[in-house]
Amino acid sequence: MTDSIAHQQQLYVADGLSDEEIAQQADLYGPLTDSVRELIEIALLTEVDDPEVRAAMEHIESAKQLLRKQMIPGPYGVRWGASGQKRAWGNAAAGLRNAIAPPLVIDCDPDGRASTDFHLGSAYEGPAGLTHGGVSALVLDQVLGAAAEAGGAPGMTGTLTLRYRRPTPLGALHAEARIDRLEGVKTIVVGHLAGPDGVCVEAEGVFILPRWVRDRNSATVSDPV
Ligand SMILES: CCCCC/C=C\C/C=C\C/C=C\C/C=C\CCCC(=O)SCCNC(=O)CCNC(=O)[C@H](O)C(C)(C)COP(=O)(O)OP(=O)(O)OC[C@H]1O[C@@H](n2cnc3c(N)ncnc32)[C@H](O)[C@@H]1OP(=O)(O)O
Repeated sequence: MTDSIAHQQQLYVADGLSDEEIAQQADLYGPLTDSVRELIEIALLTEVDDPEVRAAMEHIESAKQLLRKQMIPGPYGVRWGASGQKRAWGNAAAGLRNAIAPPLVIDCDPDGRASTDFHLGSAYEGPAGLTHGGVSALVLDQVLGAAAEAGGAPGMTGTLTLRYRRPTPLGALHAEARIDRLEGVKTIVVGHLAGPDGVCVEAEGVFILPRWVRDRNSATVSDPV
């Protein structure tokens, strides 16, 4: 096994937290993340002058010092609590603790569907006033991956194919995906990202459970008890 695979495995952790403990953490760190997300937008758009900018930077520096006192070594990884509740709180698209994430709150259906209504502010701009194409890819990767997982056929993204049909505005958006078919170890998922005027980006993704997970799963099934 390579070091890289061993490192990935260590970041999938069953930490046994109760649902109550998870809710407490979400109540504590969720608003912190929201506040930092707001700060990103304000820092991008503010037009205050030198003294206010310097004063604000001092406040931010104090906040950084407070928060830095106790930290996980990072990255956050993916964790499961005692009831099986999954926390991918560091996820760049949907992580509850990641201020870079829009964040996406994705509704999943066990028949292999996923959808989300979300909002992209000024921090996600690419072309003037429009969503950055890489951000659209981020969103679609996540929503297509969630559909694969919801349908019981999860995987890492092997290939993601996008067609940008019309410019994607900033603001209120919708994305959805469904499993199209299974081909051996590959899950093929299709979906799109839409704005108020209709579909902006179409996507097809091939999701593959990595070989190390497949090997582990088949070993578990065939191991003598
Ligand atoms: C407690 C443990 C839990 C473990 C969970 C593990 C994984 C996570 C699983 C699910 C995640 C759930 C939700 C995800 C949510 C959001 C989505 C975000 C997704 C991402 O942000 S993810 C980051 C970007 N992603 C990568 O960083 C991938 C890097 N890459 C690799 O990790 C490998 O490359 C991999 C795994 C892709 C394949 O590796 P492998 O060794 O399993 O592949 P192998 O050779 O066995 O091929 C088997 C069959 O796939 C075909 N095939 C191979 N590669 C292909 C490709 N690229 N495209 C199309 N088809 C491909 C072959 O042609 C063959 O096809 P055929 O069977 O028809 O011959």
